[in-house]
Amino acid sequence: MTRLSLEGVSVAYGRHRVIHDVTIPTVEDGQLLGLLGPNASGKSTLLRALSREHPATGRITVDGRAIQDYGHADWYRAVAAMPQAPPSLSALRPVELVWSTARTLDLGLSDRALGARIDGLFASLGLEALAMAPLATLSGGKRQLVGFALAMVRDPDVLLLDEPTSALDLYWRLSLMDIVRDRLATRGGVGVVAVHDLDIAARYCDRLALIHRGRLVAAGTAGEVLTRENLAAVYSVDSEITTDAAGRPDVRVLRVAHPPE
Ligand SMILES: Nc1ncnc2c1ncn2[C@@H]1O[C@H](COP(=O)(O)OP(=O)(O)OP(=O)(O)O)[C@@H](O)[C@H]1O
Repeated sequence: MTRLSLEGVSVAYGRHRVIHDVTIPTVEDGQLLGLLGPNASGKSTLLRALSREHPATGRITVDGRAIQDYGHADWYRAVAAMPQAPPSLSALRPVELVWSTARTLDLGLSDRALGARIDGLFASLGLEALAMAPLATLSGGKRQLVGFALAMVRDPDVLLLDEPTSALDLYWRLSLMDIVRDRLATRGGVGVVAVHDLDIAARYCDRLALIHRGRLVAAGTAGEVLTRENLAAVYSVDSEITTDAAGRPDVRVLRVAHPPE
């Protein structure tokens, strides 16, 4: 059982503080937390703090243990992050990149087990035919799927995804989120995903945290966070919110009120 909690977290780049004292209710095993907020609100920065890529103050714990107390090997076995940028153009082929990443991290798998895991991932992401194509020849969306495979191959307890569907078509956007949800439901662990798409957020995330200028505006269920007032305050839009058949909020933006400050 994995749990993730953040209490009083602040993050700065040099002297410029961009995350201010953020506390988010504990993300319980099997749950996916969505980070929402305008451009430059601090979603990627918070994910970098969660992945230990950038230092933070306050307290971030995985299973009750402060993240800085994890040893290097334990940490990289427990947590995998998919950054916003897809793997950069390289002479490697997708399958080589995923193999070499997995081997570098020493996941404790035999070649056979690792091969089966990679084959399964590539099949679920529709990448089999591209597995041996030079990465540089792949489309942006396909490279984003390879980036997702790089995080998933580690089978982490904590999966951190920074706008994982931004380059994907409708089919793969939903399929990738289905894979994340299914995995959390069957294997357990927790996920945190930065998203701009409110429909994806409402449909797939168990909890949402809305961030504006580095501060938490609201955290809770989609119904609690996606309110007309919150969307007006954060995104400067007038919206109409109804509830769909599954009880989730359905946001229809009526107009942009004024440019976000
Ligand atoms: N490496 C860095 N050095 C200095 N400032 C940074 C760095 N990375 C991000 N920032 C600043 O931190 C703030 C938050 O940026 P961040 O990328 O976390 O926002 P975001 O919510 O992920 O945005 P977007 O939705 O546009 O991806 C911005 O003001 C940004 O300019």
